Order: sequence, then structure tokens, then C-alpha cells
Amino acid sequence: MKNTADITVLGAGSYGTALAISLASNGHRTLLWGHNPEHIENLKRDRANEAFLPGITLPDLLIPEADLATALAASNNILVVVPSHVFGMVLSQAKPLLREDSRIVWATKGLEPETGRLLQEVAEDELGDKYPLAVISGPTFAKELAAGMPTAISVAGTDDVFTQDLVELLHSPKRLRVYANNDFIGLQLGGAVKNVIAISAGMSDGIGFGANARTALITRGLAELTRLGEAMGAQTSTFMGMAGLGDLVLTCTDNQSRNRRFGLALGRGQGVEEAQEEIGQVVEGYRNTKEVYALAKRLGVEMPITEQVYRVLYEGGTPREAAVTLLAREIKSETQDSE
Ligand SMILES: NC(=O)C1=CN([C@@H]2O[C@H](COP(=O)(O)OP(=O)(O)OC[C@H]3O[C@@H](n4cnc5c(N)ncnc54)[C@H](OP(=O)(O)O)[C@@H]3O)[C@@H](O)[C@H]2O)C=CC1
Ligand SMILES: O=C(CO)COP(=O)(O)O
Repeated sequence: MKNTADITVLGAGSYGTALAISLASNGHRTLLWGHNPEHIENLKRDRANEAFLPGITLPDLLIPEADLATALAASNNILVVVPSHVFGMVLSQAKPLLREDSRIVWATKGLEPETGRLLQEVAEDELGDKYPLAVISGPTFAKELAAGMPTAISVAGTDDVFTQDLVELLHSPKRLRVYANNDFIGLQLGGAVKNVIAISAGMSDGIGFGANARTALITRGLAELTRLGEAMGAQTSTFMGMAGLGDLVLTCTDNQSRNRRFGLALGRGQGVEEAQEEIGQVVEGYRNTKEVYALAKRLGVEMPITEQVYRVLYEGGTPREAAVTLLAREIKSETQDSE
């Protein structure tokens, strides 16, 4: 019993801990692995993750674990919740330690740095095609989930049995509503692109623009996400769900979003590095803007908001210049889906 678990979570930051709390609160024995042994010792001692989710008690069924081999041997269900820039590295560390019957799901939102690949491709490249794969996506601030506030998410993957098992593991009639979805690509893409649009909404608010501008960015952000998704074989309807509209509204409108706060700081005139340091946690959209922008270029998909965020982050443009450029674009039909 000691070394078995219903699920193992890799990544003991905000969201890994929140998902582990939620799973353990559902009555599932959950191992939570983190790469920093000192941090794991603190979790064991405090029965809380004071560094990332202060004040929230870890349920008894959540077991912090510093040894990766022990964590991976404990369960066949492996939930990866590390930032996208270390996703491939963590999988390659895990590979020799995985069980024959392992099944891999991630809640990481982003694309692989430099290549811009979906994390599904990274996982297939690292692990081959023998393990079922899945993704969790949707509007979920770690703090609210960990506090047991009502939340809804979506799950999709390569294997229907695994997807359904995840729905059942995660679902709680009191706190967490989980939807199975069959669009693996769409769920991954929504989680990556919303980070970029949340930065743009933050910039707009940081400049001092109002609700009209923010809402226009959400709406046109959804349009450009949908265009990219269609070019990549995702289903249009996915973007009207949790991983599209849902996550865009959440992260573009609430200051719990680190991407939005990053944009706010830039809009108020702070520099990129200073803004990142101040947030002190992962801002996925910083790196991912580059990858989403490059992906759109490669596929010939027009993504004007992403392009302007890219100009600010990587080419020295200012948020105001970005806003002016967006506003001054040639007049178009709203329903012209190619533009
Ligand atoms: N927070 C949220 O509300 C949500 C987050 N997500 C996604 O979850 C992913 C993780 O984000 P989140 O938990 O918020 O980020 P945090 O910044 O809160 O935590 C990241 C965690 O990853 C750890 N980490 C860094 N490098 C490695 C590594 N090489 N091996 C193992 N662990 C490592 C960090 O450890 P250390 O501190 O030692 O660097 C830290 O514990 C992101 O893709 C994010 O978009 C998705 C939905 C909601
Ligand atoms: O993905 C998230 C909520 O769904 C978290 O957003 P941030 O990474 O912007 O904090």
C-alpha cells in the first residue's frame, strides 16, 4: 500500500499541487513529486505548499515525494504539470522509470520552445507510441481549484478508456465538473494561445484602455485561435468550449492570471524582465508568443494580435504602438474567416 497510488503528479508548483489536492480530496491516493527535495520536505512538514498556495492544507491522501523512481513506480497514471520549457526534459528523465502500463496526461499549457511543437508531438517523440496520452485544459486558476471552488475543465487524448478514467478520477460532484472532449489538438492549442491573448488584454488594461478594448481583444483573439486551430486540424467547436472561450475569458479578465499581470505591467511601462521577475512564477505566454507567432507564419495563418504581442516582447515595440497598429488595420468584414 505504502508505495502505490491512484495517480502521481509530476510538478509541485501552483497547478500541480492544486490538481493533487483536488484528486486527493476525491479520495484518491495521490503522490506529488517535485524536483527540489527541500521544497518537498517543506510540503511534508507544513502539510501545505506555502511557496505556491499559502494557507491551503494538503489532504491526508496527498503524499509529497522527492524520488522520481518511487513516484513513477507508484501508479500507472502520471499527470505532468511542469512549465512547457521543461516538459520534454521531464519526460526524458521519466522515460527509463515508467511502468509498462503507464498512461501520461499533462496540464501544461504551451508549445515546445524553439520547435513550436504541440506537447503531444514532444511526448510521442520522447516516449514513442506505446503509452496512452491525454491533456487537461480549460479555465482553472490553481488557487480556486485548490480551495475547492467550483471549476470546469476538459480532457482529451489518444485513448478513450484513459480519457474516461481521467474524467472519473478528477470529477467531483461538489467542486469539479470534467468534460471529455475528442479534440486532442484543439485542447492543447487553446491552452497555448490563450496565454498570448491574455498578455494583450493585460497590456490594453495597463495602458488604461477600457472594457470595450479588452472585450474586442478576447473576441478577435478567439477568431485568430480558431483560424490557427482549423489550419492544424482542430475542431472549430472546441474553441467555443472550456479550452477556448473559457480560458480566454478567465485569463483576459482576472488578475490571478500571470500572463494578464505580465501584460498589465508592460502596458504600464515596465520592461519585460522586470515584469517577469515581479510575477515570480511561470509566464508561459512570454516564450510561447514566439512559438505561436512562428507557427502562424509557417502555416500562413493571420494572427494580428499575436503578431503585435510578439513585436512588444521581442522587437522593442511598445504596447501603445501595438494598439495603434491593430486599430489602423485595413477595414475588414467580421465574417471573412481568412482574415
Ligand atoms: N497556475 C495555474 O493556475 C495553472 C497553470 N497551468 C499550467 O501548468 C503549468 C505549470 O504551471 P504552474 O504550476 O502554475 O507554475 P509554477 O510556476 O507555479 O510552478 C512550476 C513548478 O515547476 C517546477 N519545475 C521547474 N522546472 C522543473 C523541472 N525541470 N523538473 C520538475 N519541476 C520543475 C518548479 O520548481 P521550482 O520552483 O523549483 O523551479 C515549480 O514547482 C504551466 O504550463 C501552466 O500554464 C494550467 C492551468 C492553471
Ligand atoms: O491557465 C491558467 C488558467 O486557466 C492560468 O493562467 P496564467 O498562467 O496566466 O496564470
